[in-house]
This record gives sequence, structure tokens and C-alpha cells, in this order.
Amino acid sequence: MLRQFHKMHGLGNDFVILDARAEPLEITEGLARHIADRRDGVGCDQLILLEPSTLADLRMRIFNADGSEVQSCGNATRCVISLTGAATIETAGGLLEGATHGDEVEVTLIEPRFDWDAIPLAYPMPTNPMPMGWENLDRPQAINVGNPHLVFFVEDLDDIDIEGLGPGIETDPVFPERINVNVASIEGGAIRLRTFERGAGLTRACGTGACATAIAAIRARLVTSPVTVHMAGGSLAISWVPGQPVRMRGAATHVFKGMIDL
Ligand SMILES: N[C@H](CCC[C@H](N)C(=O)O)C(=O)O
Repeated sequence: MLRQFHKMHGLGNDFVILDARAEPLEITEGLARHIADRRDGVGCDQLILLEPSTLADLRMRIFNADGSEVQSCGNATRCVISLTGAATIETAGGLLEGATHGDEVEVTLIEPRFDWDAIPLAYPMPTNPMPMGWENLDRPQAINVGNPHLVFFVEDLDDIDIEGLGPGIETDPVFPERINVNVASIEGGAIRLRTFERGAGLTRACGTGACATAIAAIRARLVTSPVTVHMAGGSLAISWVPGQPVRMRGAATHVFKGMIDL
């Protein structure tokens, strides 16, 4: 069965978006992996499935390149708002709101959660920072912004082998749902970030990673809100004050429309 898809990206973090609001579509882990495959499929970091919602303008489901279905995706949320004009989006990570401002999209995610069992961690432990380390990365903050993130601050990003360290941290048993790994440095009041994503590996940008890292930096008084987060694919403006939802603003790019035989 031929289905139309949209190829989009948020600062180089790329997506295949299937709109199943009019005609239902079942996505298995294997089908998500196939579509995401950059040789045998269309190729993307995450597959995004749009469905009807009784709570919001639409429901957005997120499948990582490894096929795992997860709760939230900041960059894809901006793309879906830009593509559909939706103002509210239901996700497994919470109800999100957004609006387009010129060629940028602003999204209000959820109020972040910090308790060990909200990340989740496998057992009670402080999360700010966690009393743990992996080689030359230690004492990270663990934050849930709809999906789980670990944030390390380092002096020099270029000293860190994030592709070598990422998989072992992502799958450490202390994280029963695995975790997204963010490594950041503070430069001139802004943040430079690289993210090894759960289920997708090193991506050119991570929206929820930028939110979690900005929150961690504000909590540690390393920066003040709003803060710019620079990533390989571009920059996001993040705003957050304790007790409030986190907000991000940045670009969303439509690349092409295609057909796929499912
Ligand atoms: N890898 C993430 C999902 C995609 C998040 C990222 N692409 C974003 O823009 O937030 C996870 O497993 O929670």
C-alpha cells in the first residue's frame, strides 16, 4: 500500500513523518527500523506517526531509528507544528503546545521532573548530580522532560569521545528505560552541546536534549534563562524558570514529500 510521507528536519535531526489521521497505519518495531534505515529505507533519526487525538489537535508517536517507541521529540514537534498548523499535540511524554513565528516554531514542553523514579533510575539515588561516573564523564544531572536525559558539563567538548562512551552509558542498567546522553560546555553565556541519543546515536541536534541541558545549566547557575544552545546542526533558544514548563524556539525544515510502499 502506497503512503505519502514528508521528510523534514529540525537543525539536521531528521524525520520521516507519516500522517495516519485519515487512514490508520500500524507501525511495528521492524517497520520503523526499515523506514529509518539509510540504505534499505528512506532514512531518518526518528519515524513520526500522526494520529487523531481526543485531547489535542493531533497525537504524535515517535519511533527511534532502532525501532523503539519513545515519549518525546523536540525537533520533530517543531516540524509537525510547521507541517500541520497544530497548536496542541498529544504525546506519551505529555501534552505540548506550539506556534509558528515566521520561519521558527516555539514549543512549550512539560515541567521537567527530577526525582530518581521519574527519570527513571533503577533505584533511589540523588539526581543533581548523580554520584556516578563513566571514564572521564562524571556527576551528571538526570532530568526527565517527557523523555529521559543525562547531562554532563565538561571544560572542552572536543576532549570527550561521545561516540565511544555513549552506548555504554545509554544502556547502563541504572537506566531501566535507557537514556539520552548529553555532553555540554559553557561558552560565553551560551551552551555548546553534543547528544548521543537513545535509540539513534549521535545526532546533529536534539531538541529535548537542548531543553534538559539548559535546565541543568540554569539549576547549576552556569547560565541564566533564556539561553542559546549551539549544536552541530544549528541553535535553539531555551527558556525555563523552576516550577514552569520548558520552552524552545527554533527552525523546522521541510525537505521533500514522497511515497513509500508499506
Ligand atoms: N532519542 C530520543 C527521542 C528523540 C529526541 C530528539 N530527536 C529530540 O529532538 O528531542 C529518546 O529516545 O528519548
